[in-house]
Amino acid sequence: MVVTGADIYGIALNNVTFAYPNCPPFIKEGNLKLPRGSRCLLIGANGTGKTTLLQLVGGKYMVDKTAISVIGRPPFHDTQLTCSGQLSYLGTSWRKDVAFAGYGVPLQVSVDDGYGVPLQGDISAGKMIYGVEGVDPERRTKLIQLLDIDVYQRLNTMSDGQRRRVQICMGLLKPYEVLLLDEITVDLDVVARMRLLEFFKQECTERNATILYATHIFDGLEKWITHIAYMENGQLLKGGQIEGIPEIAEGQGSGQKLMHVVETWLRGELESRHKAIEKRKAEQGPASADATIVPSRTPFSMPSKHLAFFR
Ligand SMILES: Nc1ncnc2c1ncn2[C@@H]1O[C@H](COP(=O)(O)OP(=O)(O)OP(=O)(O)O)[C@@H](O)[C@H]1O
Repeated sequence: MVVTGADIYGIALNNVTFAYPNCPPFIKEGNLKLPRGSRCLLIGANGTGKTTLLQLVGGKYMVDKTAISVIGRPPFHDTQLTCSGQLSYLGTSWRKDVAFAGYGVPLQVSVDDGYGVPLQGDISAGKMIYGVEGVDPERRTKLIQLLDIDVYQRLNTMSDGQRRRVQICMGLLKPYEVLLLDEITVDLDVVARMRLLEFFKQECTERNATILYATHIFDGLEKWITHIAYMENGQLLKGGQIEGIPEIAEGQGSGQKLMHVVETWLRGELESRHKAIEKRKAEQGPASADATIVPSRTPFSMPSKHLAFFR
């Protein structure tokens, strides 16, 4: 069959299986098809694999060439996808987001790798943003205004939310075709969040961009999403187009429906997880049985000048 541009999905997962080094397979038989222009909410309990899945789609880890396709191309093998900005990943880790797209950004700036300090170099927001080459000036101005960024302010004087706005701006400068979002709106105030969601919606309807968005905050998303994907323990268990999920579709517009449905799914998972723990307890005995006793260390073992904080 000849595959034409129109047949290519924004994101397609085809039986994706993935294991972290020295661990058993975690992502199992992941299947998902998101047509271009769709906005998919990726949900699931903490630790269920949302970030892992987004990173796989973002090309961070190697999987079989045919397992994941982003606009018809394998994200790990086709590095042009990210270098060109066609695939953009915005998560809590700065290093990947900024270095990722091959942006000409001064990387002597301290960037967060998910474990270190967040972006906070002595450099202005404008220098970072205008340092990115090959950007449409109109798009850049629009984003700076949308995110209300003071381009003269230095990053090391910014609040978390202000720095987050700069990060988001950087990630959106190039007109991506697929955008992966991992909880990026947590630090934003409600107005900034709503404006951003509206911008994303426009990008999908006008440019046919595809968005996969992992979040625990559902506020304002009821009418925003076109698809939903629910993960449980590394597996994509439920989801699809919203119209095909009556319990959500019927309530679209009523505000709380999405939240209620997701809560029901999560509670169901919680119950089965508790049962599994009880089963393991019965088989292996209480967890305390093989606990290693660690000598206690209190905060008060620190130098006395810091003790004042604890009094
Ligand atoms: N580098 C790694 N090596 C081994 N296991 C990992 C690694 N990174 C994550 N994990 C494990 O993979 C599982 C899924 O983590 P992940 O961050 O994808 O979950 P999540 O659904 O995004 O969680 P949350 O909602 O809390 O952000 C967790 O059990 C985590 O401990």
